[in-house]
Amino acid sequence: MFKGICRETHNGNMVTKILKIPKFFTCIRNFSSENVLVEVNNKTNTAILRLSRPPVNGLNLEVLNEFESLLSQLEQQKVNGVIITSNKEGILTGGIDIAELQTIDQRRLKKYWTTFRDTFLKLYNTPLLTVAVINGHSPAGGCLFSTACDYRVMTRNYNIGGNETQLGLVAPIWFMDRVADLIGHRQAELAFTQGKLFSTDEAHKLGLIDEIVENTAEGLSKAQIIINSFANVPKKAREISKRFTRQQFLDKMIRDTDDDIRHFVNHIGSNETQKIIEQYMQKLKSKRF
Ligand SMILES: CC/C=C\C/C=C\C/C=C\C/C=C/C(=O)SCCNC(=O)CCNC(=O)[C@H](O)C(C)(C)COP(=O)(O)OP(=O)(O)OC[C@H]1O[C@@H](n2cnc3c(N)ncnc32)[C@H](O)[C@@H]1OP(=O)(O)O
Repeated sequence: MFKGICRETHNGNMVTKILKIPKFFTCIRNFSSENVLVEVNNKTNTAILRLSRPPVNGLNLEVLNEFESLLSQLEQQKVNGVIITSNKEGILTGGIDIAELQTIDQRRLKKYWTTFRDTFLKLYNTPLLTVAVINGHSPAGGCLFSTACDYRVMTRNYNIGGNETQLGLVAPIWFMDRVADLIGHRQAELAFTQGKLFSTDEAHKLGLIDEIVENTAEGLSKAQIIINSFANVPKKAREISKRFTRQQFLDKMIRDTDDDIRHFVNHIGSNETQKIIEQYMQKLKSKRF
C-alpha cells in the first residue's frame, strides 16, 4: 500500500484525507506539506509543487522551509522535472509575507533573510529541471523565485516584477542581477529604479518570461512538454551545463552573503523602514493604491 494525502475543500474548510492506494495502481505520489501541495506523476516522474497558503501564498518562514525541504526530497527521488505553480489561480505569490518584515528584532530578521536566501539558492542551484507556471500575479519575491527556474510560462493579464522601490524598499542586488541576466542591464536598471510591475505581455517581450499561456492547464501541459524536450539530452551533461551557466552568479551571491544579510537587517530593522512598511500594510488592507 502507498499512503497519500488528499486535500479538498468542503463548505469553505480545507479537509485533509489520508488515502491508502495500492502501489500497483498508483499514478500519483503525494507528499504535501502544510503550505505546499506536491504530487509526483509516476508515469512521467514529474513533480507539481503548488503553493497553497491563503490568502496570497505569502512567503513566510514556514513556506520557505517547507519548499526547500520538498525540493531536497525531490532531488533524492530523482524526478525528471519540477513544475512550480500556485494552487490559487490569480496569485502565484504576493511575495514576502510582510508580517515577517514587521520587526526590529535583528535575530529574527537575520534568520528570515538567511532562510529566504537559502531557499532561493536551493531552487537556483538544483540539478533538477524546473519550470515556473506563473498562473497569477507575481510581485517581488514571487518574481525573484520564478527567475530561479530554468523556464517560465505565464498566464495572461497578470503582473510580475520587482516593485520594492515603489514601496520605499530596496530590492537585494542579487535580485537585480538575476533580472538583468534575463532582460539585460539597461531594462533591469529602468525596472528597479521605477519599481515596475510588468504585464504578462510586457514581461514576455522583455524575456522575463519565456512563453504566454491561456490558463493553468495549458501552463502545466506546456511545462511538461518543456521537461519532455530534455528527455534525450544526456542528464549529467545537462546538469553540469546548468551549473556552469549559473556558477558566476552563484559565486558572487555566496561571496556577498555577510554584506547582504547585514544590509537587510539594517535596512528592514530601521525605524524609518518600519514606518514605511506599516503604511504600506495599511494601504494594502484598505486597498488604497
Ligand atoms: C540587501 C537586501 C536589503 C533589503 C531587501 C528588502 C526587502 C526585500 C526585497 C526583496 C525581496 C522581496 C520582497 C517582497 O516580496 S516585499 C512584498 C511585496 N509584495 C507586494 O507588494 C504584494 C502586495 N499584494 C498585492 O499586490 C495583492 O495583494 C495581490 C496582487 C498579491 C493579490 O491581490 P488580491 O486583490 O487578490 O488580494 P488582496 O485583497 O490585496 O490581499 C488579500 C489579503 O492578503 C494581504 N496581503 C497581500 N499581500 C501580502 C503580503 N505580501 N504580505 C502580507 N499580507 C499580504 C492583504 O493585506 C489582504 O489582507 P486582508 O485585508 O487582511 O484580507
